[in-house]
Amino acid sequence: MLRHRRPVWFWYAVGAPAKLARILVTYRPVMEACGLTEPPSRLRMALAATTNRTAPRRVPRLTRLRFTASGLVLRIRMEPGQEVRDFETASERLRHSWRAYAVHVAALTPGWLQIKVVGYDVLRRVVMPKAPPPELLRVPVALRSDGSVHFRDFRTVPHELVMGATLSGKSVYLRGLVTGLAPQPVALVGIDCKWGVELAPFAPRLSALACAPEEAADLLDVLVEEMTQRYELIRGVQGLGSVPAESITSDIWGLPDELRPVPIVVVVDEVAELFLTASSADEKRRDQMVTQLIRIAQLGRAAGIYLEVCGQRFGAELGKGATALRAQLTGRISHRVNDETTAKMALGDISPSAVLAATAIAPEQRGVAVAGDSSGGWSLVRSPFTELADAVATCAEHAHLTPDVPGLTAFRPIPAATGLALVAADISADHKD
Ligand SMILES: Nc1ncnc2c1ncn2[C@@H]1O[C@H](COP(=O)(O)OP(=O)(O)OP(=O)(O)O)[C@@H](O)[C@H]1O
Repeated sequence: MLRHRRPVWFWYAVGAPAKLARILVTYRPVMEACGLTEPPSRLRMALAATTNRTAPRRVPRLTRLRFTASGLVLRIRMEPGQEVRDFETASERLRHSWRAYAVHVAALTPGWLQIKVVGYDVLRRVVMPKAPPPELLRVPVALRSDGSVHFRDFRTVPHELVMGATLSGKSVYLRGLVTGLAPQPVALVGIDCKWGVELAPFAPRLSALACAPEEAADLLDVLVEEMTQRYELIRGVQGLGSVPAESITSDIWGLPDELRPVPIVVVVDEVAELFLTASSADEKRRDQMVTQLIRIAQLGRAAGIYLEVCGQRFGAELGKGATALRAQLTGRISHRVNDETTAKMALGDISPSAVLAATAIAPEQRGVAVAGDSSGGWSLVRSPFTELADAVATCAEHAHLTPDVPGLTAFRPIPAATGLALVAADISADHKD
C-alpha cells in the first residue's frame, strides 16, 4: 500500500491523461486477455462465413468514461452471458493490465456495471473530496480506498462498534466524528472509563460525561429513562384522535418539529472497562450496565438514541451480555488488530475477506481500517488526521449548541451558564483582536 510515493499533483498532471490514453488504446486487447469477451452471435458468424472471415468476439461496450480526483470511472454494458462476478474475478488482472493502483467493480442496473480505476494510493495522504451540504446525523468520517467518502450515517446504521489495537487510530476516528457532529443539533454524551482522557477535552459540547464505571451506571439508567419517556411521547402522539393516519409515527422522526426530542449520540470509549469487575458488588453493577446498554442498542433507534462503542477487544470473554451487545452494533470499523480472533469478533459475521483485510493492516498504517456493515459489504478506509486541538476548538466554538436534555443535567461536565460565558468571552476576545 505504501509503494506509490509520488505526490498527488503528479496524478493530475501526468497520471490521469496517461491512464486515460492507456485504457482507450488497450481496452479491447485487455478485455480479450482478461477473458471478458463472449463468442460472436450466430448471425455474425453466418455473415462472416459468407465472406470467408472469422467474426470477432463480442467485447463489453465502454459507454462512458469519467475522471475523478483519484482515478477514472468506466461505465460498461455487459454482453449477454456475462455477470458482474466475471469482472470482479478479473479485477486483479485488469489492475495489472492498466497499471492501476486498484480496480473496484460495482453492479449498476441489470446488464450494466461500473469499474473504478484508482490511479494512486488515496489512503496514503487522506484528502477528503469537497464536502456536500451537511446532513443531520450523517458525518463524512473517512475516505475509502476507491476514493469515495465513507459516511457515519446514524439514521441508516444507528449503532456502531469501532475496534482497534492501541495506537491504531480509534481516537482520531472519534475526534473526526465529534468534530462533524458538534455543529449539528445533536446531544453528545460521553462514557469514558479511561478517567475521561479521551472525551473530557470535548466537555464544552457534551451534554453529559461519565468518567468512571459508577457514573456510567447512573448515566445509563438515566438514558434508559429518557428512552422510555420518548417512547411514551410517541405513543401519546399516536393516541391523539386528531392525528391523521398518514402522520402516525413509530419513531421520533415522524413527530411534529415542536415535539421532537433532540437526537442523542452516546460515545462509549474503551467498552471493556465497563465489563471489568473486582468484587461481587461490581458484578451486580456491571450486569445492570450491560443490560441497559443492550436495551439502548435494541430500542434506542426509534427514540433517537444512538451508540458509538469503541474498544481494543470485544468478545464473549468480557462476560455476560458482550455478544448480545455486539450483535446489536450493526456498523463495524476495525482498525489494526493484534490477532485474527479480534478481527473475527468485529468482522467475522460480515465477511471472511473483511477479516483477512483487517489482519493485513500494518502497524505503520495508523488510521487505516476496514469498514463493514451487516449487509456483507466492506471497504478499506482511513480517516483524515484531526488534531486534538482542532477538535477541541470546534467543540468550544459550538458549545452554545449543546442541547439541554433535562434528565442529563446532573451529568453535564460544563454547566450551560459556564458554556455560554466561555462563548461570550471568546466572542469578546475576537472583537478585541
Ligand atoms: N487517520 C490517521 N491519519 C494519520 N495518522 C493517524 C491517523 N489515526 C491515527 N494516527 C496516528 O496514530 C496515533 C495514534 O492514534 P490514536 O490515538 O487514535 O490511537 P488509539 O487507537 O486511540 O490508541 P489508544 O487505544 O492507545 O488510545 C496518532 O497520534 C496519530 O499520530
